[in-house]
Amino acid sequence: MRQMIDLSLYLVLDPDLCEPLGMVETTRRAVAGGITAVQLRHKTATTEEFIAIGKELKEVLKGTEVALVINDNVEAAHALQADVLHIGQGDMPVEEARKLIGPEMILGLSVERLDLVKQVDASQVDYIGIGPVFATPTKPDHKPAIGFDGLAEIAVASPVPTVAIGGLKAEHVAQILEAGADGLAIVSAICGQKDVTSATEEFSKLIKEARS
Ligand SMILES: Cc1ncc(COP(=O)(O)OP(=O)(O)O)c(N)n1
Ligand SMILES: Cc1nc(C(=O)O)sc1CCOP(=O)(O)O
Ligand SMILES: [Mg+2]
Repeated sequence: MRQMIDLSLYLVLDPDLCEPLGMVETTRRAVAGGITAVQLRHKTATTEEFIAIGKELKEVLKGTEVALVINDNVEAAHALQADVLHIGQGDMPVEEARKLIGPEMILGLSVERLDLVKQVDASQVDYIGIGPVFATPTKPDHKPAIGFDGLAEIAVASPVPTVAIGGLKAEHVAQILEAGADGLAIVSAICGQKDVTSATEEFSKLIKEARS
């Protein structure tokens, strides 16, 4: 039985946006602010680089409940014994990813359209990332934005927990949770902010308020 992670406040790292602090120090400060998961997303790193940064992130996360997610790179996820591998529709078939990571690791899958959520196999996939909710310069190759209504349609049809992504800011927290998502995945509203901890705390506070 896999141990599901808390998707509430899911930081997705970006090496450029995290400058000048860097991804490791950004994560340390975001952990202090209340993130529940952190994804190492680095579109140009080699597997060796992924593993080296992943090891540093594991040190930061030691003794916390914050889950380590590896984006795209199965080999690094395996080597790091990460909590989670996240893949997109074009990365590799879900069955292949599951075979490579084994039965224990959590597997996240990106879902951008309603027809795709109907194909999600809950015996293989543990959560879905739904987006982009809004257009975002952080991922220039993103699919068309789906808005709150598109998010709600996919979230209600999902057989597994969901995290919303794409253009999300603190002002969107209540509507994202009302739409049925279990959490928010954030890049630029935390990475590169002047005060990473307080930006994270703001999301954390609003999530708690919206759920109370
Ligand atoms: C939580 C979460 N949701 C969606 C994505 C996007 O994944 P993908 O479509 O594979 O695109 P890349 O991030 O790999 O460029 C994600 N990374 N995380
Ligand atoms: C990594 C990623 N995936 C997306 C998707 O829609 O699948 S949008 C995105 C980037 C989100 O960045 P920001 O919080 O800065 O808008
Ligand atoms: Mg991917």
